[in-house]
Amino acid sequence: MIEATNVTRYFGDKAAVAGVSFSVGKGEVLGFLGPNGAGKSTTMRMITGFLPLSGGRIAIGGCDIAEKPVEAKRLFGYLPENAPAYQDMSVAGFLDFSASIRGLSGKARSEAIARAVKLCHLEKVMHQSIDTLSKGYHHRVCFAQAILHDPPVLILDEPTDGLDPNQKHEMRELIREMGKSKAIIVSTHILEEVEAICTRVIIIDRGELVFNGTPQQLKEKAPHGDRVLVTLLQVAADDVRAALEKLPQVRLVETVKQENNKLTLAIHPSGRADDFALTVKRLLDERKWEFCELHTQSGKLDEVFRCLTTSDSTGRKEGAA
Ligand SMILES: Nc1ncnc2c1ncn2[C@@H]1O[C@H](COP(=O)(O)OP(=O)(O)OP(=O)(O)O)[C@@H](O)[C@H]1O
Repeated sequence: MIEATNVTRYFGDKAAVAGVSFSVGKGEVLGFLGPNGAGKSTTMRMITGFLPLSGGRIAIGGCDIAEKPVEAKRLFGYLPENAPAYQDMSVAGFLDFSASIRGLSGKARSEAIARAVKLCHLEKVMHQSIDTLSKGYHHRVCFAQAILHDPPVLILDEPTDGLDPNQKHEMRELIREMGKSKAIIVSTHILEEVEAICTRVIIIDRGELVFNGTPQQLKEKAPHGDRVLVTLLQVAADDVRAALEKLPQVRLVETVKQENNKLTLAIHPSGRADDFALTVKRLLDERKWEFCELHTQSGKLDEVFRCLTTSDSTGRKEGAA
């Protein structure tokens, strides 16, 4: 549904986005990540047709955003960062106005509003003026506005920014649910959000694509990867380490801590290690080595993010007014 090919944008002689290509299909929620100044907003603004491309092509549902902007814009709903809404309007009035701009009238308009209100749980605040809403409700009103015309594509810029944990949870549920039947791009800084809602993730750094894969593939790139941590009591450290190192799946055994007759080891398997903790436990049981803790620790997304991205942008928008 979204096809970005070699997308490039220069500001002066500086490439803010340099030859980025990716696609998003129906049923996918694509997490769009990158450090400050990496080029996320610039890319989002090009996808939504607010900023012309210096090079490359963006097509939404087959419509080129530069050649057929009206057709392409009909196919997506956009929730910008700090989404604006008319503050002095009531929620009902704002949604009615937004639906009319989308060209909806009569029964189609009332049905579209009812559907968006239901999905975003806005029933209670329909007659409240927008400037009196909590941030969470304000966000939901803007989200409802973005889905009024039931577009097959959603573009969401930091959709949970500033929401409290309950509101975040609700918004993520909504995105996950919609992701089953739509193509969604979510730009976010929050790595736990990627695990919670995204089926795929791309990372850009200094305008270039540095990762495109599933959240699991991203985690597998963590410098530590999955590992088993075990704390043993009153054991001879060298014997335990030697026995563990002989296990066929073991790549590395590290001593994390050794004090007061307690020894904590990190055991790194080679490749994926679904039953690896069980293999380690069997060995400890066989040797009758007592332990008080044994658990698997997954690779951490933030570790991979730090490894893949190196931007030290000041966030200054050079040349900007
Ligand atoms: N209008 C502009 N004029 C000049 N440079 C710009 C303009 N807009 C963005 N830039 C530059 O392009 C680069 C990418 O900026 P962009 O806002 O796309 O990053 P971002 O990944 O969205 O960052 P953040 O997470 O901080 O919002 C930055 O170096 C920025 O200074």
